[in-house]
Amino acid sequence: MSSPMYRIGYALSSKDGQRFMQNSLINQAKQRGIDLIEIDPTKPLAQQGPFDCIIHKIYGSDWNNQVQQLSLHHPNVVVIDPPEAIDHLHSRASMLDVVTSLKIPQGNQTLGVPNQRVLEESENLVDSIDEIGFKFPFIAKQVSVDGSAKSHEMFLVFNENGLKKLKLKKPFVMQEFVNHGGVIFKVYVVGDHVKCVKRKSLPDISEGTLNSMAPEEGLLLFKQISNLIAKNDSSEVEGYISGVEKLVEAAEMPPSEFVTALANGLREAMGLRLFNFDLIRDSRDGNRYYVIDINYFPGFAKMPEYESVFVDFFCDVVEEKRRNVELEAKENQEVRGGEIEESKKLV
Ligand SMILES: Nc1ncnc2c1ncn2[C@@H]1O[C@H](COP(=O)(O)OP(=O)(O)OP(=O)(O)O)[C@@H](O)[C@H]1O
Ligand SMILES: O=P(O)(O)O[C@H]1[C@H](O)[C@H](O)[C@H](OP(=O)(O)O)[C@@H](OP(=O)(O)O)[C@@H]1O
Ligand SMILES: [Mg+2]
Ligand SMILES: [Mg+2]
Repeated sequence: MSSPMYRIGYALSSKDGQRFMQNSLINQAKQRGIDLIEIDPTKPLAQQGPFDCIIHKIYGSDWNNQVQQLSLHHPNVVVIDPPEAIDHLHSRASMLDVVTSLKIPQGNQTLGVPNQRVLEESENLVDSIDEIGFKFPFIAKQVSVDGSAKSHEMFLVFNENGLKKLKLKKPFVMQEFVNHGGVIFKVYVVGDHVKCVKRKSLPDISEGTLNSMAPEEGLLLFKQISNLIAKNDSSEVEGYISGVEKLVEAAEMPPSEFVTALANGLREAMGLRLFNFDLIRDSRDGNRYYVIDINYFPGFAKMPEYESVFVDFFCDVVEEKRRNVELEAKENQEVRGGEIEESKKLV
């Protein structure tokens, strides 16, 4: 007799669904008794299912409400992850707060986040730059993380001329640029599984570069450097980060105990099981690390062996659920047993 098929629903945008729901994943899951079932986020969630568990990455309060209603009426459906926990990552103003409050066992490594300030708009920034006390260069990132290409567009501001050219009307984060050797460490977290990979990043910016920069070069628009595909990204940015590949290849990975402790700390503190974070190493101090970005449900399909990682994760989730249901039944039985004993005494 074949083992029970567990039903795991997934609600993803068409872009994310095409990238993540590959046949390799669907087939490997089926072999382990897991049925991956597409949820249509445009239709009432309550009318779809039943599910043992759902995974999801849909932006917006309507979807969040539907998931919260599902949890209320079907507490046995495991929701990965609770919308209210995911929402913390939808604002760069608060995204990194969790890092500063982490207590992780550190060897020689120290951990921080870059100095940053949230600003409503970029008007008259030149006058207040001294008061803000930031030193150039810095990166201007829009506060809202909403899955749009626009939310990944950001500006490297090299000098006051660049600041004058910065025209941002919506709230943005001004984050100090930390020289980090042109490499970021992207750490994928899937439940208890942690996988660190190296990716291209912005090259270091020396004082000499800053001082010799022509005024018209004060501002650089870029996006998703770590995902840069040379053939279809701006030649200016490609030109700016050319040669970084060698740095990526040569870069030493951070200590795996440190990365794992940091990943576990973030998973517990955020109450999230599907995310990645960008870790950079200070060029001036090889033991000083910064978390600069945390993404909910990122491009997991790029992670090596993502199929087996996710199938193991799904099996862990349904096994955990099975154990909880068993435990609850046992507890209910004991309560009923106790009540029967009590009623006998009354006879
Ligand atoms: N404070 C910083 N110091 C140095 N480099 C930075 C800093 N912040 C961002 N960067 C560079 O800019 C890139 C994009 O920044 P960030 O990761 O915040 O943007 P994102 O659009 O959220 O990226 P992702 O595709 O990872 O979601 C980083 O990968 C890194 O190369
Ligand atoms: O919903 P968004 O656009 O935020 O999701 C992005 C995510 O922010 C990261 O940019 C992912 O890249 P990695 O961190 O390198 O995995 C993107 O993955 P992709 O493979 O789809 O480009 C997410 O879309
Ligand atoms: Mg990033
Ligand atoms: Mg991001």
